[in-house]
Amino acid sequence: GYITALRRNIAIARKTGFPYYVYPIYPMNVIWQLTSGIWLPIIQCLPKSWWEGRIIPMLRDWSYTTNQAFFDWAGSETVLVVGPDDIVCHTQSADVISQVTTRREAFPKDIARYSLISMFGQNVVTTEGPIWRMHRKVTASSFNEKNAAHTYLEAIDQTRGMLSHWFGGEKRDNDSSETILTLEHDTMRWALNIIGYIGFGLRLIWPGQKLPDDPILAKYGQLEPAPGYTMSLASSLAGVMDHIVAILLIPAPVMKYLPFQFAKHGYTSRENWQKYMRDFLNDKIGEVRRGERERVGMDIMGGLVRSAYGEKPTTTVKLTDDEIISNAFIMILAGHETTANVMHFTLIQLATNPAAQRRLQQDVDALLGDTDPSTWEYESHVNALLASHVGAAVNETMRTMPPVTTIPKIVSASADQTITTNGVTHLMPSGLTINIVPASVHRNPRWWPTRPSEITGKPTDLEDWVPERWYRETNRDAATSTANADLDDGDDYGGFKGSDVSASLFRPVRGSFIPFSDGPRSCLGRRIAVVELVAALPVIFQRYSIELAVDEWATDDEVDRMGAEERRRLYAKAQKSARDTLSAAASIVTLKLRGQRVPVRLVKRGKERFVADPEL
Ligand code: HEM
Repeated sequence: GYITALRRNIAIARKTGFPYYVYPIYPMNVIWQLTSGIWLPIIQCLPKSWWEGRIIPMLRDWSYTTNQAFFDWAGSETVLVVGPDDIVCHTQSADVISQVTTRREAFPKDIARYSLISMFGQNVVTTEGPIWRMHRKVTASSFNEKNAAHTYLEAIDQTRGMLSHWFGGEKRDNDSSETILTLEHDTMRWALNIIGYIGFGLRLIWPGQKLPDDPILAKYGQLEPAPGYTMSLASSLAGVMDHIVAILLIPAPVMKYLPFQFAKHGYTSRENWQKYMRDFLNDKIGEVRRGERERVGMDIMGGLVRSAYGEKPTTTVKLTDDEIISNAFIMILAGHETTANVMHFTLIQLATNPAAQRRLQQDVDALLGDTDPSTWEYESHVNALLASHVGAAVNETMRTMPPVTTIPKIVSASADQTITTNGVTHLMPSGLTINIVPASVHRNPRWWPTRPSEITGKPTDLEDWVPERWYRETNRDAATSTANADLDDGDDYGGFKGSDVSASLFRPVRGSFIPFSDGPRSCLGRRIAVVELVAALPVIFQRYSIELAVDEWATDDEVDRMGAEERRRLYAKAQKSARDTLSAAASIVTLKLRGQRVPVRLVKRGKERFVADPEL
């Protein structure tokens, strides 16, 4: 069996004409994943030439942590990894990616690999074919410019909530916040509060804020468990996300009685979350039956419920209650984890790169001056912000740290397909998995203008976070790539139609910048996400700067006594530590620091201890 399976997979790989490497066990195999800690050190005792390069796909999160190494070693932008139990074609070629993402029927999503996020039922992310079109139809209509404008205002409000949380409410007059150890958590709450309100009409609050008067809204928004619950809605969702793998793998009745803290917490979180969602569904069904009008904002749950329970259902096949809840879950999940990641990492990168932070502040000052954020308007500001250093910083975070690190597709079950790259046509056998690797193509020097790194001295700066890159010339060689051809099928899949990147910034070749994927299955929320981010950053940087905290190396008094040179040396330690922490990020559903953190402080502009120094 083993040999036959391996032979069959090798034969499939050979047909493609791309280089392929054979492994005794497929790297994603559960047995390997669980025991790799034992084998890797043994393998590494063997002569380096035997394993170097080849071992990369066997490492966790290799696509993020090893940059170009695997593709460089294999000498190809598209490489197959073959085991007896699986075979995957990994690609960081913009040519291949643009063809795969735009030809939806030839290369559907590999939905078998989405079990983690279909645990509550089928939804718009995890389905394919006509069922997906139904889910997409029901969910896409609220992703319009009117709601993007609502999002802009809500993001401004929530960012103010986050700032006053950091400054401890009335202590607001301090020049500096305390050291913030909870940046990941806080940016997560920030993004959850935005999608909660804009997507679902739920007013979630920051500690110290007032609950809404409406008792139904108060139930979902409060920081304490609502009556009949043991957790708040926000903490039950956080608990589900923290234990998502265990929840998926261990049946609920078993999990309930396992004598471990994680099992208890995971089980309780799931129970609370499902109860909140069922209650919310029933509230909405009541609203729809009473014929109440749509609420402001996207009202995603209302839309889902109306499609199934309204007088005129919007689809021929009705969504089940489980599917409604699952879509609500996925919208809340997709709608906040990813955006929170980008916010979290952009703040850390700005603290780590003071010159970029100062340039962003200059742009914010030029665009918005001293005006009160409550007067800012979507229509007048959003495009200018996207074209400024604010947009460049957000793009650069999504380039270097794409929240979604792998995008799995499969060659259609009905027929073999072909793909053309570098003038060669390759056969892609039916059923073959194609793994698009955003983190790699985003750093592929063929598609991006590069310079020697000022940080590491490496020949390219593509691993570095350099927002100025977005002002560079488009790479001539890349501009002539076939990836630029018009590949769209002309069908309307709803959602935002424009580009994610401002026309006045560097325009990456199609397929080379894919934080939101591309084509019909690209992110429905991409406009909402960038709008949130470019609304939030100016609220912070108009009045504040962000600095890496240096408590690990020096006390505040010691810093006060330090001269400029000594402060620079101290800050360099914090910068190195921040960069090391970021480069060790790992992905479970999305890219995160997983237990590590980068402490920072917010300081009033003019009161900086470090980042105002032009030498930094
Ligand atoms: C920076 C933030 C975001 C990033 C990087 C991101 C990334 C992505 C990616 C890569 C996909 C394709 C996944 C795949 O093929 O498996 C996707 C799909 C999706 N995203 Fe996002 N996303 C973000 C924000 C959002 C927001 C704010 C929402 C909703 C409010 C959202 C809703 C969705 C939905 C519904 C899909 C599935 C679309 C479909 O298959 O038809 N995303 N996102």
